[in-house]
Amino acid sequence: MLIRVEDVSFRYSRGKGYSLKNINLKVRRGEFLGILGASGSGKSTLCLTFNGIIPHSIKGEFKGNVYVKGYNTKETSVAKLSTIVGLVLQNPDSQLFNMTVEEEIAFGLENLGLDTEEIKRRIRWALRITGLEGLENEFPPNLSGGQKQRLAIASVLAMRPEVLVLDEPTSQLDPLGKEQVLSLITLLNKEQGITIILVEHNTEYLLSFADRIIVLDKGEIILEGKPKQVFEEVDVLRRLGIKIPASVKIAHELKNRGILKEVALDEKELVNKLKILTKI
Ligand SMILES: Nc1ncnc2c1ncn2[C@@H]1O[C@H](COP(=O)(O)OP(=O)(O)OP(=O)(O)O)[C@@H](O)[C@H]1O
Repeated sequence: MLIRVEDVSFRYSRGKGYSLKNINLKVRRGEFLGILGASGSGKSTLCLTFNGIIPHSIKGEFKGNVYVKGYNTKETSVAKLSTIVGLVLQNPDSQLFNMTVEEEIAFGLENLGLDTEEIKRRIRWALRITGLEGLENEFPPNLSGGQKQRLAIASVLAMRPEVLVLDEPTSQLDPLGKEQVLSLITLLNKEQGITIILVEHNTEYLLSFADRIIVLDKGEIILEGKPKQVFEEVDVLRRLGIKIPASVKIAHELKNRGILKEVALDEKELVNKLKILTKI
């Protein structure tokens, strides 16, 4: 097990109550875990426990344990944990500080004690995998939103983490930027085998690509399972204001009208069921 969260509760120093309550969670190597929940449900707080920012840099009352590859995060530095767990935040502008794309990617590597050849290799790899080749000398603020977020991902990837935790990485991007970043995340998981933990409001995407989804409500995990199982709980998701994918809505409507016997949850399955039904 790559990450184990055991009975974790957390209250910010200035928090009114607990932002996380008795969280238990295991993340397998290579898994793609989606996190859903209404605003304020604790998604970002949970993400910050995976690389030790909570409890090391953000103080509060922390109970329970998080283990990353067996390291207890309470006893391991954020610097060490960051070589295993890479964190990408919502706003790419807050993560880019350097004068060129290449310097941005090199920045985190310089403290790892790597030789120059290895640094160059990693930079080339990160540029290629994120589709930023040719932009090495660009000034990061001049990039498009999608390119900036891919650069933020490239600089984290260059550290060669085993897990990438992404907290709403597409929420500030235009439709093209969103698509570029989501395709990159799929590629990193399916082709590079990187474990992904993703907070994302695009439920269609999670339904297609996540292996498992957890839903947070007021700091607690209230639903957990394969995407299909989680999206069966339409009423719970609606109550939390979580967007129901179109295929799920259509399938439920067809079931309510007696046209389908059971709900099909993704588009492919829905189309197949309708094909059989209409004998197309
Ligand atoms: N620095 C802080 N100090 C005190 N309370 C905080 C702090 N950061 C977050 N909280 C509180 O913790 C709870 C969980 O917040 P968190 O940001 O983790 O939720 P979220 O699900 O990520 O929300 P969003 O989707 O809006 O980002 C909220 O009640 C929030 O007000």
